[in-house]
Amino acid sequence: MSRWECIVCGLVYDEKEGWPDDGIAPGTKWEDVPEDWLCPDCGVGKEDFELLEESPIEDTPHHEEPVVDKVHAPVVILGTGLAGYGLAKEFRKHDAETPLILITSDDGRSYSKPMLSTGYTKDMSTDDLAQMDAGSMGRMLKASVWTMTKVGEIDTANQLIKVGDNETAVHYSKLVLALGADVIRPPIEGDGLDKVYSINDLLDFDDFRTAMKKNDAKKVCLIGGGLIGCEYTNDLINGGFATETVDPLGYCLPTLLPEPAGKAVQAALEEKGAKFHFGPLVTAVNNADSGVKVSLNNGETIDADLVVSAVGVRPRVDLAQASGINTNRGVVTNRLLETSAPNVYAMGDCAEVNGHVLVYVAPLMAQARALAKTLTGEPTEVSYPAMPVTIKVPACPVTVAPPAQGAEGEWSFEIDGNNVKGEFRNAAGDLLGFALTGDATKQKMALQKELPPIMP
Ligand SMILES: Cc1cc2nc3c(=O)[nH]c(=O)nc-3n(C[C@H](O)[C@H](O)[C@H](O)COP(=O)(O)OP(=O)(O)OC[C@H]3O[C@@H](n4cnc5c(N)ncnc54)[C@H](O)[C@@H]3O)c2cc1C
Repeated sequence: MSRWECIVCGLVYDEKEGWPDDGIAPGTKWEDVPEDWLCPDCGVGKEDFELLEESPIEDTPHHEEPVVDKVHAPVVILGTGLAGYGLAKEFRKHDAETPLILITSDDGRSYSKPMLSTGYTKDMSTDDLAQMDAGSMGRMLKASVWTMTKVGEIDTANQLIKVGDNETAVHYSKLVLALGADVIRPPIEGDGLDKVYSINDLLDFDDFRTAMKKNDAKKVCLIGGGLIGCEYTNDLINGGFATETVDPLGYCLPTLLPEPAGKAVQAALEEKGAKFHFGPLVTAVNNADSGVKVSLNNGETIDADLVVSAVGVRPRVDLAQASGINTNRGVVTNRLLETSAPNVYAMGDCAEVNGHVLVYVAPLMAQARALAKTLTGEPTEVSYPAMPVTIKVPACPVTVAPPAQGAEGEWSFEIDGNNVKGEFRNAAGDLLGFALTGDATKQKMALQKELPPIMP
């Protein structure tokens, strides 16, 4: 099976999927697609499609010749997540020519990270989730994408980075750190730690899915009942697995939701069969005759086949720190996304922008649009409107716009079963945040209009 790409708009025809909307059945070979078929997106004919080689996923580093001419040095983006690729797409809208290099320590496939926690619900494999490989992304972006390549050092004075073995040096005119966030690993003991998975990227997802099959897993213990933990709990239940979720706080999504809303999510998931242990910490994971035994600090144990750890993420700041760039909770930037080093910028999950660390998609897209302009000669500060977060718990949909830290006000609630409308208002009656579950999520648009921007 091969894939063909429209050279005008980038739409991909995949023989495996066909184009059922136009009556072309899955499995239809390209040569059997009617000659008068037109690109559904831009209307060009078959002759404007090119064979897209399915370049194999690279498992060895590949480097190109170092660029040594600093005057004509490329723009370099570190990271090919939604932030790195998102910025590259925006950049190309303003500048089609400047050489662009993207460097990533993974295989460079483009994918939507939020979809990782919907894999069972939507019956999607790793390959289904991967939208394009690094080669196709490079062609689309007119960029060079270096995969499986770790950047070890940034020499900010000479504007160069050292990659891989630290012997390849690349000059940059502008450098963007879009390095994402690392999962936090809770301190857990035991001989079963190789059965504890964190699913924070496509490769993690693939490892986890492989382990689920290999272990013929029926039951998963989740550490963490926050956004990621609850999404995976619901997804595993939808996949037909049993779950037990442990969180030291008192209810679902405790750091994002006020109690009545969190309890509604908990009740809805319990109705679907999820089990929760609120209060204790996981202290050990040990191998058992079959699967693992998970020990809690209240003396209880949980039997499971595998464990998913979902206790949160921390911006990746190591590279910036080691290179003398200011870091705090994230890589510190101003609203132009400039770091403390000249011509070095940061965005996405790794960045702390004007004091805000927001590890969500909407902020990074706002950053990508602003930074693309800045990099192409129109300095543009990033602004954040109100950006409610939708949490993918189909058992009880959730939309939340948490009030800013330290905001003064009070929550009030309308509760009807698992449908909760929570509003956080100040003494003057201004809406500063909201939490909606179940049917109440339909009121998101109306409430969002009332919210103040996060960063005007
Ligand atoms: C399961 C899950 C569900 C989510 N759901 C939602 C949701 O519903 N809504 C929402 O808004 N957000 C959601 N998020 C958060 C959202 O997905 C992230 O905010 C976003 O994807 C971060 O993108 P990023 O590009 O900053 O980081 P990443 O996607 O992590 O990309 C980081 C890149 O940097 C590279 N890299 C790291 N270190 C190096 C190095 N030293 N050298 C070279 N390259 C390096 C990595 O290989 C990678 O390419 C979810 C996250 C998860 C895990």
